[in-house]
Order: sequence, then structure tokens, then C-alpha cells
Amino acid sequence: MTKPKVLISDKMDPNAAKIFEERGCDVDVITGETPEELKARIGEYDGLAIRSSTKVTSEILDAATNLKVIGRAGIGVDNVDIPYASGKGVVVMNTPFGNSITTAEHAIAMMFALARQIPAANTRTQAGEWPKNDFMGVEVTGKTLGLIGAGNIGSIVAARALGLRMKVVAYDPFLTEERAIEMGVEKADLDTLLSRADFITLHTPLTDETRNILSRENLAKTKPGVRIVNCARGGLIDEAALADALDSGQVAGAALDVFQTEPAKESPLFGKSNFICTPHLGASTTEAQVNVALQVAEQMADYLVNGGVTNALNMPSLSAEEAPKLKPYMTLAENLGSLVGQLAHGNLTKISIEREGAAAELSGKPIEGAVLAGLMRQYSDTVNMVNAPFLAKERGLDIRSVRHEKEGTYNTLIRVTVGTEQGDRSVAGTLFGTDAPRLVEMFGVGIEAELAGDMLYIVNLDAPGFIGRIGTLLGENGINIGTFHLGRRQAGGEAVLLLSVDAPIPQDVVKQACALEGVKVVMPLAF
Ligand SMILES: NC(=O)C1=CN([C@@H]2O[C@H](COP(=O)(O)OP(=O)(O)OC[C@H]3O[C@@H](n4cnc5c(N)ncnc54)[C@H](O)[C@@H]3O)[C@@H](O)[C@H]2O)C=CC1
Ligand SMILES: O=C(O)CCC(=O)C(=O)O
Repeated sequence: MTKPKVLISDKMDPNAAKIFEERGCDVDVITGETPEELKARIGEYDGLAIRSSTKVTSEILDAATNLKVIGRAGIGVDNVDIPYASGKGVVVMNTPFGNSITTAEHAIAMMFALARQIPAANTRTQAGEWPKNDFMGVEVTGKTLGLIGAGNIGSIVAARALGLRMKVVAYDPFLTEERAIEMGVEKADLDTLLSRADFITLHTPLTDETRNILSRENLAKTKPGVRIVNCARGGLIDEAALADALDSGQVAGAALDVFQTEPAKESPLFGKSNFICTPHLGASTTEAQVNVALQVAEQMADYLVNGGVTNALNMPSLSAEEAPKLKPYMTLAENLGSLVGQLAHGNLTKISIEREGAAAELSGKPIEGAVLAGLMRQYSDTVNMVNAPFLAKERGLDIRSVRHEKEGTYNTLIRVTVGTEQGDRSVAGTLFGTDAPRLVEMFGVGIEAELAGDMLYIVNLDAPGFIGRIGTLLGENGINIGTFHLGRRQAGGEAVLLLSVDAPIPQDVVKQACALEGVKVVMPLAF
């Protein structure tokens, strides 16, 4: 088996490359390339490990013909076009906790730097001025910290602030009263927070709702003399409005680690005496960088080598232990999806995926993804279990997933039912032993078959002589039959025949089979 190939395209702790190699991947570390250079190179790689500098745009993704996974050594993934990556079937992962403490500490450091004007005092002291009378600071003890965003980093900042004897007021639409009590913070709406906070610190992702959350209008609602820290994302604050608020004194000080445009080479904020900044250093500690580098490499290698999925933003998680157990189910699920997709001629409105017995104990999402991948392969060559659910939803398919704990005739079973213009059509399959996928039912008829390679599906009237006739026809046309599977509703009624053949069946042979006496349906299938 060829080794998966990974590109590390941003500066990352060397442990990442080591882990990739130890886990069976080939790895190249090539940082600082232009988008054109990356575009020319990316086609070779199965994995791309990044921090925040590499922008994974739709153009890069179009050129990434082998790419299976993007790993962000960090939290924010706003530098990756996730919907486009999902559409291309590329898993996007991050490391949601590895740099949280470090970033929270940076926010606290920025708050102290603002309160005591440390950067300016340092510069002037080192210039030989000894400006003791120019730097009257403020205490943080007893002050109110307004926390916008109370997730991982926000919670750590809150805990540190409480340790500093500050009061913490938090605005986060997803923060429950119970969690606020557990954190020791007061839950508030945004206007209340703005009017009460002596310090404001932001810890939300950049979304349509949070963009410009500190707009000119909202900055005007702040308590006069507030100090603001942003170590989350540029774009959360209107930078021009903030510069004006610093000039007017409405805002006494601001500390930014992140800017609307990065790298920030110019800004209306630069040069103001009450403004301090760092070049997106929130996550830059040795500890955090080792954490995220190790974690991203482990997660990506696990996916590329074993199929394990951890911390993916566009796919459900799947542990490395569960991945091998699921593997035969994924084959079965994909084949069942492919079977109904080929038989239903594309006019599908809904699909239901049922799991019974042992299959009900497994994660449903990967099985659902595999069924949909098999189904959607009729429409797209590039479909896989990552993008199939998105493509299916785009086509308006109504998807239901059902789990039955009780065992039926089989101790494990997956049933796929699709709604077509002709009514519901259902197929079901099981595993023989622990790893041999088998079809066991087709449109209500019991039939046992392995779904593999080229096959021929025939519905005919159950009558003597038919099997001989079809065998002769295929033989006369030089088509060798590999396996032969029969099922019927009742003697003399409708019978189903599923043959595996050694080569694709030409159209004219299909026509001749259709003309045989008693034949209702003939359809070549491929798995
Ligand atoms: N400066 C740096 O180097 C670093 C920056 N970050 C950034 O910090 C931010 C926060 O990271 P985490 O705490 O790990 O994320 P998280 O996902 O754990 O927390 C984000 C919180 O924001 C809240 N939120 C979402 N929409 C909101 C809204 N409209 N108003 C108020 N709150 C809202 C969410 O409910 C959630 O609790 C992210 O943008 C991340 O990219 C993270 C690490 C390093
Ligand atoms: O990788 C970095 O230095 C930036 C970290 C960051 O912004 C994040 O993890 O969201």
C-alpha cells in the first residue's frame, strides 16, 4: 500500500512531522508559499496540515485532486472554505482545546498590559526617559469584566478573572443559566454588558452574527473609559470606530491580537498611545504549539491510515477502535445505497436507513454517509461519505435514520428503503461472520448475494426453463457467469435473479435478455 502523503504548509512544531512519519505517512514541510505555488503542488497530497497563514480557498481545493483531510493545528478554521471542502469530500479537522489556555492567558496579559500601560512605559523607560509621572494605571480587582463568548477560552478567562477578584458578566446566546452559575459568572444581554463592563474581552468565532459585534453603535453604548481586548478574531470590532472611540476617550485603551486584515501592515489604530497590539500571538507558546502540532498530526494520520475521525467539523467522529469494526458495515451500506440508486433510476424523494441488532449499536452517521455515498455515486464520480450527505440534501432528498434495538431474523441488519414514483423500494443486507457483507432481501424477496463487480438483475415469471434460457444467452455471447442467486415471492409468481458476471454486459445482450419469454426487468449493475 502506498503511504499517504501530507504537506505541512505553515510553521508548525517539528513534532508534527515526526508523528506523521511514525504513523506511516510521507510528509513534506514547505511553508511560506504563494497561493499559486501551493495550487501547483497540492495535487500530490492526501493531507494538508495548516495553521492560520495558509488560505484553503475553493481554487486550492479544486487543484487538490487527491486531498482527503485538512488539519488545522489550532481552533479557528475561518481560513478554510469548509462548505467547499465538504462538497469535495475533504474532511476538515481542528484541535479545539490545545491552545485554549495559552490564548486565555494572552487575553489576561493584554488586559494587564492595558491596565498598567506596560508597553508604552517600557519603550519610554528604555529610551532613558524615566517617565514615572505619565503612567497612572488602574487596578483590575473589583472591576467588571464583560466576556463576549463564554466557550472554551472565554470560560478559562472567566476563571482567571474571578481569581483576580474581578466580577464577570458574560454575553453568549448559547450560555445556559446553569452553566453561568457553574462558571461563577452573571449571564447578561449585550447591552447590559456594554453598559457595565470596565474591561471587555471577546472570545467568539467570526460569524455573520458576531461580525462587527463591537460596531460604532455598540462602542457608543459602552461605559466611558472601558478597556477592550480582542484575542479572538479580527472583524469582531469595527477598527475605524474603535480608533475614533480611543481618540474621544470613550474607550480608554484597546489591545488587539487579531485584525480584520492579516498580516496587518497598516491600521487607523497604529500609533495611538492607548492602543497596544500583537501579531496574532494568542496561541504562540511552546506548550500550545506542541499540543496542537501533536494533536493535528495524530488526528490526520489516524484518518489517513485507519479511517478514525476526531474533531472533524464536517463529519461525525469515529474512533480508531470503531473504524475497523465499521469497515465491513461501510462496504455493506455503500453497496445497498448503490443498489437502490441503480435500481430506482434517480427519481428518488426520500430514503430511510434502518439498523437492527448489532448494527444498531454502531455509530449511525458513518453508515448513513456510506449509504448516501453509494446512492449518490449515480450522479457524481467524486462523491464520498463526507460530501454525500451534503449532495443528497442539495437534491432535496428527505433522509431518515432509524435504529431498532431488537434483533430480527439476522443478528445484524441494515435496511435501505427509498421512496420512488412507483412507491417504496427496500433492500437489506447483513454480515456473514464478522466481515462478509451480503444482500439478504430485495424488494420483499429473500435473496442472498455478495454485491461485487459486474452483475445482472432480472425479474421474471417463475416458470420452468428460464434459467436454461438466460444461461444459454449469456454463454452464446461469451459472458461467463460467476455466481447465480435466485429468490421468489411464491412458486409461479415473480422471481428475482441476480448473477455476477466476469465482464460488463453489452447493451445488445441486455436487449436480447429483455426479449426472453417471461422477463419483466433486466438491468446490468456495477459495484
Ligand atoms: N488569537 C489566537 O491566536 C487564537 C484565537 N482563537 C479564537 O478564539 C475564539 C474562541 O475560541 P474558543 O473559545 O475555543 O471557541 P468556542 O467555540 O469554545 O467558544 C466560542 C463561544 O462563542 C459563542 N458565541 C457564538 N456566537 C456568539 C454570539 N453571536 N455572541 C456571543 N457569543 C457567541 C459560542 O456560544 C461559544 O460559547 C475563536 O474565534 C478562535 O478562533 C483561538 C485560539 C487562538
Ligand atoms: O495558529 C495560530 O497561531 C493561530 C491560532 C488561532 O488563531 C486559532 O487557533 O484559532
